[in-house]
Amino acid sequence: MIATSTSQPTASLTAAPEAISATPLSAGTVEWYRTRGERWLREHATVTWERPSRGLQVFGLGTATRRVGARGEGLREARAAIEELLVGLRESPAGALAPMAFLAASFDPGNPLRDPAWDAFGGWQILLPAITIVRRGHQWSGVACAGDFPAGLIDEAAPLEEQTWAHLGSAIAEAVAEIRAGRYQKVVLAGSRVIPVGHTAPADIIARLVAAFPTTCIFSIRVGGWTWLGASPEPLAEVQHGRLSVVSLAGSRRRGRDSAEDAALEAELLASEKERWEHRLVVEAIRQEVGELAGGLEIPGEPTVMKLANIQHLYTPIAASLAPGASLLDVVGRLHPTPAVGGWPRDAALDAIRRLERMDRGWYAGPVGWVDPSGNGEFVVGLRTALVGGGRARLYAGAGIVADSAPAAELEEIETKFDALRGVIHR
Ligand SMILES: C=C(O[C@H]1C=CC=C(C(=O)O)[C@@H]1O)C(=O)O
Repeated sequence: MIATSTSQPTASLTAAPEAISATPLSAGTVEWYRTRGERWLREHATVTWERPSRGLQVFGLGTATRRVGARGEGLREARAAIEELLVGLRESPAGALAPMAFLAASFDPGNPLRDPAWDAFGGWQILLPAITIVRRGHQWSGVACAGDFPAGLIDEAAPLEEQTWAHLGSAIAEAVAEIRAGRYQKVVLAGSRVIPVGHTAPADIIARLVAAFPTTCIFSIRVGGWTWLGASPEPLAEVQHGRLSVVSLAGSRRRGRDSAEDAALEAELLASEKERWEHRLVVEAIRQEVGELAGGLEIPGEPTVMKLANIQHLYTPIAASLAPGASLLDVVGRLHPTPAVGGWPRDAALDAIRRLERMDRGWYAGPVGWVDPSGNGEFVVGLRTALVGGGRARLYAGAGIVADSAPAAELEEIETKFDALRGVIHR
């Protein structure tokens, strides 16, 4: 059961930031960090961000600035704080690594339920590492940031409680009835499970996620003795030199036990009207929200299939040119939560999640990513994640519910999604 938090919520900090200087690291210093090795870097990092299929690894060490938002705050407040931070962050000299400011925020700051397990993380955080080491292919570079920006107070989180999800099947059935009665069209309902992690360190879980899910974005954020980590298959928005990429990912089948069964499941996924509808709602929401911030939207007419080790999803990549004056954070602010994690229409779906799910998602399904002072950056949806601490991990996963959903099949799909983390923790 969810307990009410007894510890003081961490307050948003309001002091004006000082300018932060970013200094490229010398080749010798970068080499020193490189030779520590991946395991050491993951173990010592406060934040990691890895895209194995792009040959990208980012290790943020130490903290130049960390701002923590109160529970009950979310992306809106985090945006204001990161924009303020970026103003004070001078751009790096041409060719040098730009400092990357990381941001993660809760899924739904309006949900009155408060799970104490998320207290240490707050409603949102912004993190500028003291030292950032980046590998792109064979090239390593680094940047150091020093500033005088007050750090947030971080409470220790409460131990992870078992959460009951026995009600999830009936919640799904209720959602189906509400959808059939015309109250909304889609809602994503999620559950969580706590499993022991034994002596497996977060750095080892990250390494296993990198090996098992190389096409995803593997990230981690450490707060005290707690690590939130995951392997998200779902990019939320990315901007590189004014070019915007967004993805619709919704509609799922497990992977087959052999190639014939896998192909049959893929064909079933592509042919399913129910899965296509679940997916189309996400594409249409993106068209609507992003259309005002970007021009020349390129949206393929048909979804393809993204295959991960344990599951396959309907997938539509969308590209556009960011309108002058619009930013990545504008796009993230408009898109979150997409119907892939919330539902449609958005407000009715959020209301249904609060009523039926009866869980504090914390940062699960929230936006997580980074921006640099020139406006480049990327955000993913905080999916296939776990909160790890005190020898246990709480895993989160959900499924899109539409009029034709069968509760048993949706519960099975959620179990398959838990397998992403469960599989690498208990191998
Ligand atoms: C909500 C989750 O997945 C979303 C992303 C892909 C497919 C989904 C689905 O088919 O329901 C979900 O929309 C989760 O992983 O917890």
